[in-house]
Amino acid sequence: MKVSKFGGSSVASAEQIRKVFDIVTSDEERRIVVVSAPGKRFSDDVKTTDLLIALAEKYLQYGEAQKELEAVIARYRDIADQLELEEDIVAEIEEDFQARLQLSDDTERFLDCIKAGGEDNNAKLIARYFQSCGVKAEYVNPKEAGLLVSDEVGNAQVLQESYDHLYRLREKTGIVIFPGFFGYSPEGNLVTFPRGGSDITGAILAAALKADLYENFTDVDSVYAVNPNIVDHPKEITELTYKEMRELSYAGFGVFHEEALAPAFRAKIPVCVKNTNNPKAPGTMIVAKRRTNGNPVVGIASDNGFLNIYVEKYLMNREIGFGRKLLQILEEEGLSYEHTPSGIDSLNVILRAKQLTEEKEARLFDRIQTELEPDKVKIERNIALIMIVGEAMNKTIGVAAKAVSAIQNANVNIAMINQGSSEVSMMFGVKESDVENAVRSIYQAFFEKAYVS
Ligand SMILES: Nc1ncnc2c1ncn2[C@@H]1O[C@H](COP(=O)(O)OP(=O)(O)O)[C@@H](O)[C@H]1O
Ligand SMILES: N[C@@H](CC(=O)OP(=O)(O)O)C(=O)O
Repeated sequence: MKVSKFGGSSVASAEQIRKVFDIVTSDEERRIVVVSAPGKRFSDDVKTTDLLIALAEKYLQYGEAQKELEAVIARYRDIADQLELEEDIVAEIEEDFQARLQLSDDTERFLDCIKAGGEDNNAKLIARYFQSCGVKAEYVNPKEAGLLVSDEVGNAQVLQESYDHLYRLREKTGIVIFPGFFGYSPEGNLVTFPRGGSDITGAILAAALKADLYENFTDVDSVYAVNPNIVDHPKEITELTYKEMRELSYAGFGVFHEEALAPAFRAKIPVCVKNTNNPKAPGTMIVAKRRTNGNPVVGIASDNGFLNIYVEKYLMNREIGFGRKLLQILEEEGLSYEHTPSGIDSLNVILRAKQLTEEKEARLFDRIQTELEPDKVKIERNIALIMIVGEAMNKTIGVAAKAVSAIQNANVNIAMINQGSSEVSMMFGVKESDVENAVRSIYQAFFEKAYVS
């Protein structure tokens, strides 16, 4: 059995949904289909999830958002018309969103409820299309199926008991069309995964159902060695390990959600990233072990939006508990950190910048000054991280030197270097304005010139 997830771009229009139908029905192993909300049809288009966020925000502010609601319904109407579905499906979808809008009293949960409507209604619509083509298919709601998650609004995590519940989906005789992106807390509240979280739903179902393969259909032929929006026609990756993919996803490979790796990895389900627009292409396999091809680096990822807290104090190395006290301040301020590279007398803490409002930044700065009495504190924003990833890197001499010299060739200053303790990755901090040049140069060094270790 295969679990097949189709991302937003694969279900963005009637034309795309027809392709999904052909792919699913061409292989009888494809029995569980996870779908996203309609995504972008062209590069400047707006994803339905973003339309829904705008709808929820406007409704909360003004108590009405007719124009925004109409923009959402228009996406479904357009698809339903072109798939020649009966008009009642659009009325049903509109009614569903109207009902969701009535739940605005609980402002915290409201956004999750509206966002989830994107995938939920698309799953209903796609199930209807499969049925209209004479195929046995049914929409299954995550509550009915027992997809239980933690009650963290917009940031849910699957609960262990879900796996036993979801296994029962195996008993279904037709094709299951399952909405991605959300589950329910044990108390019955709807909670969404982080953005891009339909990948997580697919991985959970693949693990729970002990699938032979988890297929993740998107709009590119494979995972590439670098973001194709930075380098034209980058090298395709045919195979990579769960560990490598997790590091790359974490550091900016938007093609597959980093939190989708754990369920697949633990249940040892191989993952295949494939193209809905070119299903014959073999795609990229994500597996536990892979053959090495001589290049220690499998991919280069990068992401903007970090900040660096730099703290310097002479003889810091002698002061027991300095690091703990600094991290405790962050904990008390509700901040999570990503990395902590350090020197003898200095410590850097890298955070996702969006967590730190100006007010929080000022308070944090004050607390570090008064509680730790450092010689210097600096908070640098607009930091980008570049991650070079490959399981064979730790056995290869000269990878760091090669990367550093590539960054130097691009005339980019390195703000910080960190070798991941897993030794699968190496990270460089640079200014956001320099990141693309640095990435291009590193890509050239490892993928365009023959690799000499
Ligand atoms: N290294 C990479 N390899 C492939 N695609 C990447 C990579 N980095 C970023 N992407 C982007 O990820 C996109 C696919 O992910 P996403 O937009 O989430 O798709 P979907 O609509 O299927 O959920 C691609 O169109 C590509 O622009
Ligand atoms: N629709 C949600 C969840 C998701 O996974 O979407 P996509 O498959 O388009 O990345 C989002 O935009 O975040």
